[in-house]
Amino acid sequence: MSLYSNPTQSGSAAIPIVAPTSEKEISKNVPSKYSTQDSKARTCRNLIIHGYCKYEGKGCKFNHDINKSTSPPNSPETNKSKLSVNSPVFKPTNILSTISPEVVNAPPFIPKNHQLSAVDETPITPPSAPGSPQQQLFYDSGEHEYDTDMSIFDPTISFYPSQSLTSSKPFLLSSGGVKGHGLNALANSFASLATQFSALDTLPDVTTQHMNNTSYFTSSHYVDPFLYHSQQTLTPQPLQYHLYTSPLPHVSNLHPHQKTIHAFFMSDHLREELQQKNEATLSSVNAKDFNLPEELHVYHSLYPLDLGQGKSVKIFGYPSFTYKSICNVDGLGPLLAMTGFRLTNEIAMSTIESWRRIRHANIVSIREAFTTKAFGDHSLVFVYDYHPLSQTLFDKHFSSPIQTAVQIPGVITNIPETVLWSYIVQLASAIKTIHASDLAARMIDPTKILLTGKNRIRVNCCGIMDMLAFDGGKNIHYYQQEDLIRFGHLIISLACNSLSSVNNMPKSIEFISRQYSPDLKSVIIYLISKPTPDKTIDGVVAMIASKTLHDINSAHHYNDFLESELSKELENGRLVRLLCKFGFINERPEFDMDPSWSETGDRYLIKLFRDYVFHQVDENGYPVVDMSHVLTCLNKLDAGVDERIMLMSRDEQSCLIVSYKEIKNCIDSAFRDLSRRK
Ligand SMILES: Nc1ncnc2c1ncn2[C@@H]1O[C@H](COP(=O)(O)OP(=O)(O)OP(=O)(O)O)[C@@H](O)[C@H]1O
Repeated sequence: MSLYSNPTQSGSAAIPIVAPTSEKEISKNVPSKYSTQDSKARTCRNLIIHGYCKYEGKGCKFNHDINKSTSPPNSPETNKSKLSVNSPVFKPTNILSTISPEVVNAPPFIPKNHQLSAVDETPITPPSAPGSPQQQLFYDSGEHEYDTDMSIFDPTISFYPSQSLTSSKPFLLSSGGVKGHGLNALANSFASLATQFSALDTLPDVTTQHMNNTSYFTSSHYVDPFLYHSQQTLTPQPLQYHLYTSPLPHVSNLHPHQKTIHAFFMSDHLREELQQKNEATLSSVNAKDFNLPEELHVYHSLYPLDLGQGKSVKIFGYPSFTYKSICNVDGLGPLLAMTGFRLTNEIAMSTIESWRRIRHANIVSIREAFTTKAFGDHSLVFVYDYHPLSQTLFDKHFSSPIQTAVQIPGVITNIPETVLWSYIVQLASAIKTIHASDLAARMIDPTKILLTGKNRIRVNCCGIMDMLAFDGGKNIHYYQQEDLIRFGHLIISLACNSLSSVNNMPKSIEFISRQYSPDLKSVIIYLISKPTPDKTIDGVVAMIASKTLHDINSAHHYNDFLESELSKELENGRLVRLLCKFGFINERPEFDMDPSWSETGDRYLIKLFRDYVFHQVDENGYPVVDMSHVLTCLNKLDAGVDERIMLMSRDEQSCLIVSYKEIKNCIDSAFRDLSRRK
C-alpha cells in the first residue's frame, strides 16, 4: 500500500470519488473518448448518488432528466428501477471494472476477491504491471458505468460518512446502524454477522478462499440466517477468530438502549470485585513506618494483613503476624511470621515438602518455610499463596457483636443450610485429600479457614503445627481423628452462630435439630462421635454424597457464568491495542517536521476511517452510538479483511473506496513510522 494523499493526490489503493469543483475542471477531467454529445446522453452521477447535482444548470454537461432514458442499450444505466433517485442502489463492486485508471493517472485497483457480476458486459480495464500497487482513482465525471447490484444509498441522509459496500445483502450494518440504532441495530448487526459466518459454510473451497479473507464478505449469495442452523451436515470450516465478537447478550428485557452497551461487557458487580482484589494486591506501605524489614529472603514490600488484631498466641502458642509480600522470583505471597520460635530440629523442615505437594482448591498452598532474624529475634516464616481480600470464617460469621452475643433460638442470624452444606462439602474434600496424603490438617479453626470468594473456603496455615510440634508423624491417626472432631465443632459453631455453643452440646444439637434438616444433624453427630478405627473422612464423604452433587452443580453454574463474562472481554486486548494505534496517529500535531502529517497521505484515510467508525450521524443529525458497529469495524480492521467500504470526507466532497485490509496496512505503516528511530 503506497502513501495516500488528500483525495486530490494519486498513489493510493483507495478509490477516491471527488466532486468537481468547477465547470472548467469537469471538462478538463473528462476523458477525450467521450464527446460532449455522449455526455449529454449519460445520466449525471451526482444525481444517481446524491439525488441531485449542484452543478445542474451551472455547467455540468450530463443528463439531469432522470425519466429520459438516453443510455446505450447495454449499459447498466438502463436499469432505472435500481438507479432512480427514489430507489437508489449503489454498489461500487463493479464500478471498478469499467473505470479507466488513466483518468487520474493512477494504476488500476483490482481487488483479489473482486467478483464480476454476470450483468457486467463491459471489458475490464487491464491492471497495471504485476507487482505495482494496484490502484484506481474514480473521478466523479460521469464517465463510468454502474451495474445493477449496488448497495442501497439513501440520499435523504444529511451527513453519512460512508456506507458498507459489501455485496452480501443481509449485511447492512452501516445503514442499519444509522436508521435503526439501538436494539434493532444491535440485533441486525449480529444477525448479519451470523449470516456471513453461515455463508462461509456454503462455499465449495472455503479453506483456500478463506485464507485471503475473501469468502466471508464478498459472497453474493444471500444465506438465510436461520439456514445457518441447518448446515450441520457440512464439515465445519476453520473460522476467522479475529472476526468474532462476544455472542449477543440477552437484551430483550432492556428498554433504555444505553444498557445494551453494558450487556456487552462484564457485569458491574464482578468487575468491582475483581478491581477491589487488584487494589488489595497492589496496596503497599512504607516499611519504615511499620518497623518492618525492607527485605526478607527473596521477599520485599511487606504489607501487614492483620493490622487491627495485633499479635495472637492462641492458635500457635507464639506471637504471629501475617503480611502480604512480593517475591523477587515469582510475584506475590503472603508470609506468616512466627516470632520467638527457635527451630531446634532441622528435620522438621522436611515436613513442609509433603505439604508443598498438595494442590487442592480448598487448601491454601504453602510455598516454603525458612527461619530469619530480620524481625529482631528468632522467627519462623511460612509463605503461602496469596488470595486477595480474603476473610477468615471468624471475621465473616463471629466478629460482629450481634453474632458473638448469646444465641437466641429463632433469631435471624442463622447461616442458611445451603451455605453450611457448601462449607461441609468443601472442608470434607480438603480433609480427604490431606488424610489421603498421610497428613493431618490440625487447623480446622474459624480463624484459619479463609473465605476467598462467595462461599468459597480454603484451609489456611497447613503444615505449621507439624513443624512447631514435630513428632515425625507418629500421632498422625490421632490428629486425623482430631480433625474430624474439630470439623464437627466448627459446623456446630456456625449452625448455632456462636463459638461457645460447643460448650453445651445437648442444647446446641437440640437447636440444630429444630433449625436444620436431619441430614445435617446426622453428619454433625458422626463428626463429633467418639473416635473409632471405622470413623474416617470417607464415612463423612459417603453421608454427604447428594449434597456434593448439588455443590458440584453450583460450581459448574458459577463456572459457566464466569466463562460467559470472560468471553465478553475476550477481544478487548486486541481492540485496545488497535485503538491505541489510532490514538498515536490521529490528530498528531506534528511528525517528522510535518505539521500536516496526521492529515495527509495514508493518515488521511485513517482519519476518514475514524469518522466512519465513530462519527456517523443519523438522518436527523444525531450521533450513531452503535457499539456493535464499532466492534464489528474494529474486528474487521484487525483481521484485515478484503471487504471494501466507502469513506467520505466531512464536507461530502470526496469519497474513498477502500478495503479494511488497506486501512490496516495504512495504520501499520503509519505506526511503524512513529516507532521508527532515526
Ligand atoms: N493466604 C492468604 N491470602 C490472603 N490473605 C490472607 C492469607 N492468610 C491470611 N490472610 C489474611 O490475613 C489476616 C490475618 O490472618 P491470620 O491467619 O493472622 O488470622 P487472624 O484472624 O489474625 O488469626 P489469629 O487470631 O491467629 O491472629 C486475615 O484477615 C486473613 O484474611
